[in-house]
Amino acid sequence: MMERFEPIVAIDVQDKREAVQLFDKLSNDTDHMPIVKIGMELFYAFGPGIIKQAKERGFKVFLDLKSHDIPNTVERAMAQLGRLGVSFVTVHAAGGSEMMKAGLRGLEQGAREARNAVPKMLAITQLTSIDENIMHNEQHIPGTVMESVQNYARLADESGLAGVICSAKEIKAIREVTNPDFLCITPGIRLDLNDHDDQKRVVTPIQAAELGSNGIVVGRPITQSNDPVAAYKQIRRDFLGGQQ
Ligand SMILES: O=c1ccn([C@@H]2O[C@H](COP(=O)(O)O)[C@@H](O)[C@H]2O)c(=O)[nH]1
Repeated sequence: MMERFEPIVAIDVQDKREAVQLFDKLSNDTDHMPIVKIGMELFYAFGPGIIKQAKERGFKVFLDLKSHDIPNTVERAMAQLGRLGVSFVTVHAAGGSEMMKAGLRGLEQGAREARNAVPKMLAITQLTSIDENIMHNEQHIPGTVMESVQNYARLADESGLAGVICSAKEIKAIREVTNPDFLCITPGIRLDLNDHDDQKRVVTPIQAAELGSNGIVVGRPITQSNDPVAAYKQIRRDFLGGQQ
């Protein structure tokens, strides 16, 4: 059966107190704990300490730093991340297969040295804030977004990564070219598709489930809601349905 994760809540806030309040609400008031995503905003400000605070409350941590550099640098950076005891890390597939393989080597080495489980490494394909207009006119990549995402997913799979970050709209095309266990983790989730902020390729949690997403990443629809716990519960119900 297809692996499906608890919703991943992007804790994209500037203030440590606000982050910790969200951790507390999401751990105390829910029967099913989400995975929490710590991104550049929180990690650059508060470093590994913020991961510790999440883990102390029992959360699995998705560390989304989207590494993209020369292979040697990414390998050494990933060795550091492997020591943190997180469950997921991210790199940009645009860095190429040599970079992704080096990153994986570093991650495995760091995790082994710290006696941690090896985090799942996921590759960003085309950010969900990119559409064909940006891809053609700014990145100068021809073809469709679907083709570009499919190409990056194939490359990530061939490089040994656990999966990719994509829009749920591209999952069918990705499954045609990747191994059966390859993960498609999908941000760009909105309850109201007319209210999509800077995201370009959006779907609802119900659509993400129907399209075969292994896990949804949701930020503002939860963190900027008047009632983040109620928003989380509805999104979880929509995505996982009867699944426990
Ligand atoms: O292609 C990508 C890759 C990562 N993200 C991240 O997901 C969340 C989405 O936040 P929303 O507030 O729900 O839009 C955010 O942390 C991004 O960094 C993405 O959106 N798209």
